[in-house]
This record gives sequence, C-alpha cells and structure tokens, in this order.
Amino acid sequence: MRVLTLNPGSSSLKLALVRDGAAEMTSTLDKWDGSAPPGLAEFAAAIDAVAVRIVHGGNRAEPVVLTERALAELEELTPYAALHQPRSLAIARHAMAALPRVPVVGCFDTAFHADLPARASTYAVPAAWRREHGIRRYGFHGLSVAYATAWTARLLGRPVAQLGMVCCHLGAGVSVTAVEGGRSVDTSMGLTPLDGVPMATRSGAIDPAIPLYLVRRAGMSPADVERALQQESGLAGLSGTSGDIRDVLAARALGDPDARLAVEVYLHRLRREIAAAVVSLSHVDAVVLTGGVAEHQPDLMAELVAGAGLGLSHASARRAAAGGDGAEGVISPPDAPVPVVVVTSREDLELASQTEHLLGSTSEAGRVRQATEDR
Ligand SMILES: Nc1ncnc2c1ncn2[C@@H]1O[C@H](COP(=O)(O)OP(=O)(O)O)[C@@H](O)[C@H]1O
Ligand SMILES: CC(=O)OP(=O)(O)O
Ligand SMILES: [Mg+2]
Repeated sequence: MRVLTLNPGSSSLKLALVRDGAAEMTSTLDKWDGSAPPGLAEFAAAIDAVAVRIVHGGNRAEPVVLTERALAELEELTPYAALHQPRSLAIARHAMAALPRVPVVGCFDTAFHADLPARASTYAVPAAWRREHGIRRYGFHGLSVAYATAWTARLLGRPVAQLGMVCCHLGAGVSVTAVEGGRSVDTSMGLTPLDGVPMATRSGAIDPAIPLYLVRRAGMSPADVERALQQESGLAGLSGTSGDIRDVLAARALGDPDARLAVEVYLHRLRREIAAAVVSLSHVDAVVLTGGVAEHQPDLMAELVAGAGLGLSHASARRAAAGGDGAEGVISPPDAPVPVVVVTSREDLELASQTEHLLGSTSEAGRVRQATEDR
C-alpha cells in the first residue's frame, strides 16, 4: 500500500510518501501557513490512502476514516489544541478536496495515551469540571512515541511487552512519556500541548495562578495571556531569540546570559520530567530521546543525560555524543546503568502503518469505501 502522510506541527508541514513501511519521498514546508500544498491532486494516481496527523482526538483510541462529520466533531476539540488542531483539520480538508476518491485517515497524537491510568489522567479539580468539560490529561506526540517505543524494543532485542522506557520527544513541542509494556502510563503534556516542559515558544507548566493574576491585576486579556504562553514563552521568552534551539545555543556560545539561563531552565525541567516518568515505571530499561533536537544536538543531549541522575558521568555522555549529528542508536557507554537511545522521529512511518492497519482489515473495507463516497 502507498500512503501519502501529512504531518502538520506547530510551525511546519511534513509530507512523505510511504510504501510498505519505507519512505520513497519526504519533504518539509518550514513555515507552513495552512494553505493547500502545491501539487496535492497530482498524487491521486499514485496513492491508496492519505494519513493525516491530527493532534487532538479526544478519547479516540484508534484512527478514523475522515468525513465532514468526523471533522466537525474534531473541530470541537480546537480549544484544547489551539495552535495545532486548526492546522490538522485544514490539511485534512485540503486532502479530501484535492483527492476526492482517496480515503483520508486521521491518526491521533492523543490515541497512544487514551488508556492512561486514572491516577495519571486525572487533574485534582472539581468533579463538575471533569464531568462537564472533559478536563483530563490527554497527552500528545503519541505517534512519535509509539514509533520510538517499537524501534527501541527492536534495538534492544526484547519484546516491547517487557520494557519500561522514558521517551522524550524534543522538537518545537516537548513532552516526556513513561511507557510500560508498550502503553503510556504517564505523560507531561495535559489537556493541551501547553503543559509540561518549556518548549520553543510554549511555557510548559506554570503555577495556574499566574494567568489569573495577569488578567485580574495586570489588566491583560485572556487572549493576550494565551498568546504569550503559546508563542512568546519557552526558550523564546527566556532567551529573546526565536526559540529555535539552534539560535539559543548560538547565543549561549557568544556568552549571552539570557540564553545560558534559557538552556539551564530547559534542561532542568526536562530532567525533572524524566525523574517524574521514572517513578511511574516499575523498571527502566531505556531513556529514549527523539525529535529534531534529540537528533541534531548530540552535545546538548549529553549535557541533558549527564545531569539527569541516570548514573552517567558528563565525560562518558560526551564521548557517547561523539557519534554526532544524525547518529541514532545507543549513545550511552556499555556500562551505563540505563541505556540512553536516540531515535529519529518517524511520525510518517507510524502514520502509514496505522493507516495500512485500519484499511487493511477486511471488516473495514466496505465501511471505508462508503465513508469515502459519502463525504
Ligand atoms: N540541525 C537541525 N535541523 C533541524 N532542526 C533542528 C536542528 N537542530 C536542532 N533542531 C531543532 O529541532 C526542532 C524541530 O524538530 P522537529 O521534531 O521537526 O519539531 P516539530 O515537529 O515540533 O516542529 C527545531 O525547533 C530546532 O530547534
Ligand atoms: C503536540 C505538539 O506539540 O506537536 P509539535 O511538537 O509537532 O508542535
Ligand atoms: Mg513534530
């Protein structure tokens, strides 16, 4: 089966053509503005399906064939992923319009976390909020974490069912997930992808009283506070740069004190989340680092793990990072108490695999055809 995968992130759109588990083409539109990518209709003759990464799927545990009705339901979740959901739905609509006879499947970041234990998914807020407003921890980056988990199990040569892992997705968005037996048992992102670790431009978790203070006492509107937390905080807010880790590290290398503090806060908060994930696991077999920052910043990853209480000295972590930019595999030395593994994030392969699985099951075939014709 040949699947066109569409992965809209907070800033970019990544496209790939995946055939039988291997990408034949990949491309990235860096500052994607939500418009239809050129040439989409030309894929019609070459593909069997389109897979779209949809960041928020609510309680959905499985991918779905997208129809107008399904999109309308997913639109309701926009307040829970304000930066991402409109972009996910826009690219799904572009695909459905340009490729009217091709099934378009939505695969959800949240699905991997759908059966989080209640102790991890429940916020300690009034019951009415949880009941009436669906306030719970959903978790994100599930496509990336699912792929990284399976890849690490293959690398370690052990069944995924036996493994406990801490999986850090380090891109523009950042999250840390505790995975046991292939299931998410806790994760740092919450109701929305604003929770958890500071990101390129997002604050991560802050004292919940801060927005209330800013609205009540500093005269800011809720919209201003939200924009600042989503787009002007994180590494950008701390360092005064774009928030792209390359810019922050370049400023730090020039001795900029704000950039130095930004990296310290980023690493400290990441290490806290790694430690928090460890306590959700009965045993830790690997710490997994994935996403653009993990893949391309080996020195920073060495700095991260050396201070993470994993029993790795800075010197051994540094030697391990000598594999360099783009190196994947175990980066910790053989005597490390916990192996540290870098995995190239392949949401495209996970999207294609979930879509093939859904469309390949014979019980689904008739329904898929019907849903595609009806939309
Ligand atoms: N050499 C590099 N090439 C691309 N991205 C890099 C590089 N080094 C660091 N990065 C970081 O990786 C991030 C992109 O990672 P990615 O996983 O694609 O994130 P996302 O999908 O969240 O946009 C950028 O924000 C950038 O800070
Ligand atoms: C959920 C999320 O933050 O995604 P991304 O890192 O692609 O922006
Ligand atoms: Mg991403």
